[in-house]
Amino acid sequence: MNVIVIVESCFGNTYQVARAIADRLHDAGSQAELVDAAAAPSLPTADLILVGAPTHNLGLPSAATRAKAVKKGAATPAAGVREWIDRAEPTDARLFTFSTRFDSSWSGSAARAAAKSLRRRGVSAERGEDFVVTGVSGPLAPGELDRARDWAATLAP
Ligand SMILES: Cc1cc2nc3c(=O)[nH]c(=O)nc-3n(C[C@H](O)[C@H](O)[C@H](O)COP(=O)(O)O)c2cc1C
Repeated sequence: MNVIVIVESCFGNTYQVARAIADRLHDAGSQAELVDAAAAPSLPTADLILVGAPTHNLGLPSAATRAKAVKKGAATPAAGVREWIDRAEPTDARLFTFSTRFDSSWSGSAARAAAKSLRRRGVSAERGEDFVVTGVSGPLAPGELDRARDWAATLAP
């Protein structure tokens, strides 16, 4: 199976999750490529597309929230998943979103926002998992990388 994992990350936590997912899929025999959202193709050649972003202001990062992240010490790209979705083309591939966020009832979810925006564009997408960070710059909560690997195993059994 050909898999592309498209990721945006300000402090590296979502990237770590994406890396764990890609490695697990690779171990299961898939061709798994990890690409930054800013450089991702609009129509990836893949059987499975996974799209991950950090949750900002309850949803997907924007230019304004990325600028806030930079003020908190992030090395942040100029474009990310929101901009990729703006140019994403409908695909026959299965597509799942994922995110990182706080473990709180008010957190919102970039995974939920991304799936909704994709569907609004006519790209079929399913909301995948949210992975928990314990602070704005991380780290991930204990066990979250294992949970990411376990989730990946369900996507390409
Ligand atoms: C500007 C800004 C807004 C944020 N808003 C939220 C939020 O609404 N809900 C939430 O759970 N986390 C929020 N966070 C925390 C992020 O989810 C956290 O920084 C992210 O998961 C870390 O992932 P990364 O290392 O890939 O950037 C926010 C962080 C920043 C910088």
